[in-house]
Amino acid sequence: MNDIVLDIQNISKAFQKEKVITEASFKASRNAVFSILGKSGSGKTTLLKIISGLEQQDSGSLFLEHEEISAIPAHKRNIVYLYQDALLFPHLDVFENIAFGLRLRKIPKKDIVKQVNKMIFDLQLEEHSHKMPTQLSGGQRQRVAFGRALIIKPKVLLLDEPFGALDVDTRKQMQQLCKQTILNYKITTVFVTHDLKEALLMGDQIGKMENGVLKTFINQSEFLNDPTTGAKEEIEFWKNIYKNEERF
Ligand SMILES: Nc1ncnc2c1ncn2[C@@H]1O[C@H](COP(=O)(O)OP(=O)(O)OP(=O)(O)O)[C@@H](O)[C@H]1O
Repeated sequence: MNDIVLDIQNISKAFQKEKVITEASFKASRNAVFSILGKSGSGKTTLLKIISGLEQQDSGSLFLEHEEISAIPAHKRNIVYLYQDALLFPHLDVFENIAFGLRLRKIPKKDIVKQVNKMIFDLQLEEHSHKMPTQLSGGQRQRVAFGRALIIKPKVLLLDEPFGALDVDTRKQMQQLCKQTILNYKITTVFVTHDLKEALLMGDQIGKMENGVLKTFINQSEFLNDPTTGAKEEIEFWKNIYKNEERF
């Protein structure tokens, strides 16, 4: 049976007169990644902000483990929202940035050291654990932000185009590492991207957002075979590009 952690029902939102989201609904299963694919301006970020509590919907309901959370403030939802330029604490090194949430929760020091070192190992940051944020590359900073979010084991992790600023190779490495770490730590995740391949690679479940309307699919094959997604054409396009590359 599908164990639903996050149940989004008929969420609508307008800014002044601009309707940004129209009756969006989806269900995210436990320990799975739900990808939302959509062009720039389609309303993806607004939807994540509503789920995290940074924005309020005009209508519709949000259930987290069957509890309606619309009236619960962002910091009490146990949902972490991570965006592309996730900020690290500039005065703390990598270890302390990742440890921060555990220190706030007054976890015993010995356990903090153990858990943070494991996270640093899992995210391949061992060589960098005593560096300050300004001494890190974009991909390394993104991994620290990711570790800081995961270590407190949120009920839901919201990832908003987290790899958007990275070069192609780093992006590929991060996709794999991120997917593997989410699986290992068993975190229910909503992943937003404008990149079709990334949405398919990261997502166990998938939805497509267009002009504020979210269409969801039972599985990847339903998504791929639906003529309205344009997925088949885009995959054919990439296949042809790769075929042409092989000729050179
Ligand atoms: N606080 C706000 N006030 C007014 N309009 C807003 C506000 N936030 C977002 N919008 C508008 O809502 C629409 C959707 O924006 P949103 O950031 O949700 O899109 P997106 O799909 O995440 O795009 P991108 O991938 O470019 O970030 C845009 O037209 C944007 O201008």
